[in-house]
Amino acid sequence: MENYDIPPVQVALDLLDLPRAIEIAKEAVLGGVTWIEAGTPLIKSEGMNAIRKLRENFPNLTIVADMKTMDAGSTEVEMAAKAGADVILILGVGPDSMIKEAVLAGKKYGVLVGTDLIATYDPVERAYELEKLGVDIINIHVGLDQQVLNIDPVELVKKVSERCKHAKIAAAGGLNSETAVKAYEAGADIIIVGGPLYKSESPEKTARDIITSLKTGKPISTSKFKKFNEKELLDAFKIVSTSNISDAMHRTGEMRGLKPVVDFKKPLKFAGPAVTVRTYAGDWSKPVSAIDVCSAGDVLVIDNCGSEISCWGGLATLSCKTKGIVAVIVDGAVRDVEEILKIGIPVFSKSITPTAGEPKGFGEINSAILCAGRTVEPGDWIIGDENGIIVVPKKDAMEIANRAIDVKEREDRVKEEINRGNTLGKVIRLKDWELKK
Ligand SMILES: O=C([C@H](O)CO)[C@H](O)[C@H](O)COP(=O)(O)O
Repeated sequence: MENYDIPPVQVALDLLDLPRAIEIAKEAVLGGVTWIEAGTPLIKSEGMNAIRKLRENFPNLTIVADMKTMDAGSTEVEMAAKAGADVILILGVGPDSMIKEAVLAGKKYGVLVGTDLIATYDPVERAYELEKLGVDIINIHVGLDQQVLNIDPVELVKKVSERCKHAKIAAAGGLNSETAVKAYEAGADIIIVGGPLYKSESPEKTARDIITSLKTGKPISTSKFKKFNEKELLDAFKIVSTSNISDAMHRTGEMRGLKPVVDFKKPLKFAGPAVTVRTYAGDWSKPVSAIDVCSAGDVLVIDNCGSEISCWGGLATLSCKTKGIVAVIVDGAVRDVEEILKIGIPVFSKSITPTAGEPKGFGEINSAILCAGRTVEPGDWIIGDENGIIVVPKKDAMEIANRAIDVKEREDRVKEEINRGNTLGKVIRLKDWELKK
């Protein structure tokens, strides 16, 4: 293994397909990465062959096997060591008897054993215990399913590096050219980067940026590979399409059966928290009153029981412009299409009719409603574009936004590979990953 004046950067290849992983690793190596990790998904997909092939392709670099071992410590360390790994990562949350066996096997086969602190109850104390059990590396790891909740590892890196004096400290989870240097300053000896490298259109450039940031001590700002917090939801939802969000929500969330009253010559994209209205066939009183309850940036969502009598029209849409409302969704009918198109606020409805109802005043504003097949609570996020409309529950909005961005970033890399002369079926090895039952 090499000597460094900055911590080694380890590319975590969390992909399913070995040829793609090797290609991405080669590009990352051109940018200065020196540790190559067979990520757990790659190991589960390709087995120990992933490690053998990485060793073959990168004979002089450090090969890491992220085994996430929980049991059979000695056997799993032996397997990975014999396949060519220099460093084997196991789970720190596992039993001490497993850790001891893994450490002994590591010494026997001349490899380093690292423990991942993911899901440990008291990570700082467990790190100290693991160090006493003889592990070589402690990995402070915020996993992929934790990062979407906007957790980052830096604070914990600091605490663990103060507590542990012998083991090397690795940091993983959401590190990029902006944050890697913070992890280094907090005490990390090894910087692990997955997504920002394997999702990059240019892993070489991304790796170079990360390494430059470590060398200069200055973060390099990036618009990609970031996680968004509760206050940044609008920015986050504007980056992604409703298709990305649908994938992130496992195909739930879509409103069904609505037709847009929009000018398709202009790009269509809106996102905002819902103000909800429930009323009855053609009764337009509560929908119109709700306009005054809205703040700028809101989306007005109206449950008119799928009525074919209009509860919405041009004057109401114009009032939305005054208030800064970004879209109106009606489970019912609307009218004055020409005016709506001229005003330019997207309106979606089940049907269009010239016939309006009466302002009777039945219903409620800002209660839970059912609209186009989806329950909508006040404050839920409504996102719309040319593909349709998605409802994201308020309580899950940050997680879904971050997951949708991950979907988009993965697609960006696939797009890059197609643009290099490939096809989708080949890039994602479609035949292998069809459902087999
Ligand atoms: O170890 C990882 C995860 O458990 C999947 O195997 C990741 O490599 C690690 O979280 C780093 O990922 P990024 O946040 O994408 O850099």
